[in-house]
Amino acid sequence: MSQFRETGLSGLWLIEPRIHGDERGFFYESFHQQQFDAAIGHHVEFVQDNHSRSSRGVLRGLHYQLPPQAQGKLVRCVAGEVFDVAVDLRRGSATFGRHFGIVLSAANHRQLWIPEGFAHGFVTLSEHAELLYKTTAYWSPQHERALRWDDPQLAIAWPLRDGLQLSAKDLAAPLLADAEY
Ligand SMILES: Cc1cn([C@H]2C[C@H](O)[C@@H](COP(=O)(O)OP(=O)(O)O[C@H]3O[C@@H](C)C(=O)[C@@H](O)[C@H]3O)O2)c(=O)[nH]c1=O
Repeated sequence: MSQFRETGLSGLWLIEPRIHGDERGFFYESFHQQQFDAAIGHHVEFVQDNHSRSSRGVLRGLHYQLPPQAQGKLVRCVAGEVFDVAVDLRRGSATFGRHFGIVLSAANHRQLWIPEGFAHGFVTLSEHAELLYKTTAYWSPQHERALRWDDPQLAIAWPLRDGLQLSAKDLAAPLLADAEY
């Protein structure tokens, strides 16, 4: 059974699955609806699965969707290594504007449950990395928003800052002070 660990931001969970290794390799349950719902305290329905591949220095984020298309995301890295970040954008939250960052890798099998109301992003630390994530709402370009990865107000300690590669959209993203959320 997976361990669900608190992150200091309510509703945001770090999940450490139980890995069954043997001479053939490993096996683990990457998602178990009943255990997941019980651990986070309510039922969650996922509607979309995403897979992205990035090279070293690629930074994607920080991304979120506005209600009613806000997305919860269950994120894991299945090849390579990324530094993954979730930023609390929930109005009225005691931890609004604060973030949690952690290395997710194919080797550590960690997952991050990022509920609705958070922005999400990551930087690729290995030569290549592949991320899989489930979302609770479909992609909706009209509701999609981005936040500046290097907003001083967020003060995210990205472990890689030089030679980053970002999309044009992410380069043009607003600071939190100017963002709609
Ligand atoms: C997000 C998304 C993109 N696309 C398309 C649009 C575009 O042509 C191409 C690449 O899109 P993007 O540049 O937005 O991809 P990317 O920068 O990887 O966007 C993702 O970043 C991470 C951090 C997240 O948290 C995700 O929710 C998502 O926002 O894929 C879809 O078809 N479905 C989707 O759900």
